[in-house]
Amino acid sequence: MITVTNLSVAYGEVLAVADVSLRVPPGCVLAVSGPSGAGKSSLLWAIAGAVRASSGTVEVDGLTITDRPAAAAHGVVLIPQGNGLARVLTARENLSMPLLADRALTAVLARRDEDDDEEREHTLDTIDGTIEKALKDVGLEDSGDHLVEELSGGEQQRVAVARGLAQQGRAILADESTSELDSTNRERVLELLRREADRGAAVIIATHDPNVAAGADGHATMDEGRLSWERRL
Ligand SMILES: Nc1ncnc2c1ncn2[C@@H]1O[C@H](COP(=O)(O)OP(=O)(O)OP(=O)(O)O)[C@@H](O)[C@H]1O
Repeated sequence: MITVTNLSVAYGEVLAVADVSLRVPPGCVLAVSGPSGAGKSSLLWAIAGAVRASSGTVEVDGLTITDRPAAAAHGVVLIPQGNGLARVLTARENLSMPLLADRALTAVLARRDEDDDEEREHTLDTIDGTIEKALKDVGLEDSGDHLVEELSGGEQQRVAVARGLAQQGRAILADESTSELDSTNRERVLELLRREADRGAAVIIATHDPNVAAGADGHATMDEGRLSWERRL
């Protein structure tokens, strides 16, 4: 469950998110639309712990979100606008980074220097399998070894979605993740985000696309930081 309570986000004088409250239960998809600069990305970033709230709170399944590392470790996945991929790494390497970071953090928290060889092999095999499946899900199973900068804009967007899927989060925040896709791939990505919800994740999609909003369980719009409901969850 994503619970946002009276959240405001300010950048100096600019109030990007103004006293927003919402709840997204597990299994549900919320679409947030609104004009450019309305505050959609800032809302998602605050839920992901990537920008600090100036007031109000964000909670995801019992954890109050205060910073990005803790949110990421708790399974709050952000698929950022503009993809956020490392261009000089391959698609596969981009998918592996958050999974390896999560594994390393888990080991540190457990105060474990290293797994034994067998356990390490098993974990790495599991990560490899997860990555291959996510690439296949977005139709890029043959592009894993391509540098991101060699891929088209739409392919890069699908790599970013695959990276989000591979993390199997409890909250998925997809920021304009279909904006560069043709209709077939847009449908494919929407189905995958729906599958994440069916698995038990709470999903929020920021979008300019009315078709995406229509397919969500609930639809809110933002304007000058304020949120209003077109269709409640
Ligand atoms: N890092 C920042 N520093 C200063 N102002 C910012 C920053 N990020 C966003 N803003 C401002 O906050 C407001 C909300 O921006 P935000 O990116 O959240 O809107 P948006 O609805 O996602 O827009 P778009 O649809 O164009 O992506 C805008 O006025 C923007 O200029």
